[in-house]
Amino acid sequence: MAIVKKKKVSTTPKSTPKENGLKRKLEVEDAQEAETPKVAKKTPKKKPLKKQNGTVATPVVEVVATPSSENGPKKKKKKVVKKVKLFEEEEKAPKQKAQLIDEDDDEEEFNIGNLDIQGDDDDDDDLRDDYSDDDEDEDNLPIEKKSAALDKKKEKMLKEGEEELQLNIANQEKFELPTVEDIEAEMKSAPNLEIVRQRIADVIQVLGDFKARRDPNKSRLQYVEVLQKDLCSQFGYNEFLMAKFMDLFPNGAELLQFLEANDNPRPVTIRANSLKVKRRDLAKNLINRGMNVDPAAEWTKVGLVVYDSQVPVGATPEYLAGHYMIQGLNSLLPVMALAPQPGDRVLDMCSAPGGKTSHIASLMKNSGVLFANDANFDRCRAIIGNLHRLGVNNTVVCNLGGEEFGKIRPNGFDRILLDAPCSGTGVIWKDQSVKTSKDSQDVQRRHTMQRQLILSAMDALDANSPNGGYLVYSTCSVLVEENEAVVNFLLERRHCELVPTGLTIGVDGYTRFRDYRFHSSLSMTKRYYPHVHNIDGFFVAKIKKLSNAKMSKQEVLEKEREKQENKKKSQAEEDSSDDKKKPAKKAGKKSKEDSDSEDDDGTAPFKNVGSGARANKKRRNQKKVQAKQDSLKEDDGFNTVGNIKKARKVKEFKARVPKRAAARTGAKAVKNKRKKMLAKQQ
Ligand SMILES: C[S@@+](CC[C@H](N)C(=O)[O-])C[C@H]1O[C@@H](n2cnc3c(N)ncnc32)[C@H](O)[C@@H]1O
Repeated sequence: MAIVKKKKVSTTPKSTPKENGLKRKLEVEDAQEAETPKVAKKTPKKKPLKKQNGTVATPVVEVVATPSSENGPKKKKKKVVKKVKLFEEEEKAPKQKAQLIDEDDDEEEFNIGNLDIQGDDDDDDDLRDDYSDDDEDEDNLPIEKKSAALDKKKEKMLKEGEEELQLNIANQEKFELPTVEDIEAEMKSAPNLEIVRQRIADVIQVLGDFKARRDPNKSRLQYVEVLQKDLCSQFGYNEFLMAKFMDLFPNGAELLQFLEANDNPRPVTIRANSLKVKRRDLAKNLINRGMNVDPAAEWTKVGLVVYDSQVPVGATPEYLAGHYMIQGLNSLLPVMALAPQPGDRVLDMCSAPGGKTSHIASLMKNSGVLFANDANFDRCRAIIGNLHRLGVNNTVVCNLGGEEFGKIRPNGFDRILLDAPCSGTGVIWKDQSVKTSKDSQDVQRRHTMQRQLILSAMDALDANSPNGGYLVYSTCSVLVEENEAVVNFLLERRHCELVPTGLTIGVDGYTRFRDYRFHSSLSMTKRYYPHVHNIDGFFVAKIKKLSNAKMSKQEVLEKEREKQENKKKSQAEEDSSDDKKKPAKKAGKKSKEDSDSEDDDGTAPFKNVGSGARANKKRRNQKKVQAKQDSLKEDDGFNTVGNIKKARKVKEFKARVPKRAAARTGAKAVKNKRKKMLAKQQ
């Protein structure tokens, strides 16, 4: 029986697509209307850039393969078009494989340049075996035979997968958790990262299904502690920051994705400077210069992603002429939220090196007046350089502490951008020192400065501005303390409210996080994560000033009281819902500090780490103390535990020796007594 040749074959480019006679396809907005650029001419078809829910597209390269004369197909020479995803591992692999989809049944084994597209040998064998077994179906069409073979293969794979899963589960059951001391000893010598990596996976698996997989002698807390230590040694963080991230991503798989994203660079992106050039024209020019660019995302009209470039992105004639600014896509978001209008009075309070400032100026069409401030004098030079290069001429650069603006220019601006100095926990890939340099004091310091800056910014805004009165607060931090907590503080101190950012991507900000309880409108703020949006970790909030009048102390106190009441209420609600859950889940003992927690749904494996767990513990202790005190009050005389007597004694003493009487034994009282006695004697 003739063996039907595989139609679906894989390719393995050993060198760059260009060397292999392959061309990357470049899609530029409205490129059809435009003059066809050199590189684009060689591509037969144009397909739009793949986008995933508004996130930045993973670089996708369209490969046009032309079979070489030596190794080409015997019957027909055909152009084969395929998109190859450039994954890092694939690049490192000795042979890259890309699947070629060929609509032609005549296709045979062939080589294209360095591409090995003979397909997967195993797959071939499988198919041949399947065909040779299939005597009954001799009359079937080749396509039917192949379909049957594929069905069989799929069945086999499923079976193998199931067996492997069972094996994994069996292995998992054997996983033994080392003690924290063992881990610490292991870390003193050079730890075997492979073992650590495996243990991380094992612990995450156990925490994901704690009831079924745990060692009954080990608490959840013990698992979490081991995991935290292992993650620190695997990814190089200090324990403080790792605990913060574990709080932020209670799901183990997501935490790993986040940590891995922090070790990988984001795509290189640029912003077309609309003061000088249109994005379409810029893209054409850059393509002609040997840069491989594409529109960066659906939500921006000025961003371009640079896949690769034969020239340094920061040294092209277009760059020097100010046609673009090299900027992370995240930095476009706060400016889009601010939406500055031509003619506005705008302040960029922390502006250096001026990326967002120049974007603001371009939206203002170089009109109105823009103040670009930064507290660091040297960094102000960078603002000036960039503004000159980009052709911005409506801007005053100043070098002040942002805290001053509320006093020196009260109610003086229509819009203010506060892109605050922060811990940089959203851009760890740029500065790996963040992994070990941050501690609680550092975060507290930032938090304090951010609160001062945001109050000053709000005071500098004009609530009566005809089309403004908006403040946008942003940071490149993912920590709640630097984001929602700062904005919530502002809401409690000034007459203002959160408004929608108008941004179409991002996840909603927290309204509650561990011990924090924020105003419900905090859900209008937006968060961005590298592993979700493929941009830097970021936070954006837009706030409208409602009145230029400052809040009186009385109002502040009133708000504070309101906040405390809300907090108590939500705690009571949580407690009562906890109590309701307990019997339903047969929680039993809740001790070893929640460690044996049975309310385990696998979604919050790290809930015993950090402040939340401590707060729960504190609350439980408070409850215990309260219960004890209540029992003391109800003491019927049979309770003769020592501390009861002690408590009574104190009470009795207080009752027997009133304060005034006790005071009479003091030095002053004795002096007075003597005076009186002397007076009597005289
Ligand atoms: C996140 S960067 C700003 C980045 C800038 N917005 C951009 O997009 O190019 C924070 C800036 O705040 C400045 N800064 C720090 N403390 C400040 C303060 N108290 N007042 C004003 N600026 C401050 C720093 O010098 C730094 O340049």
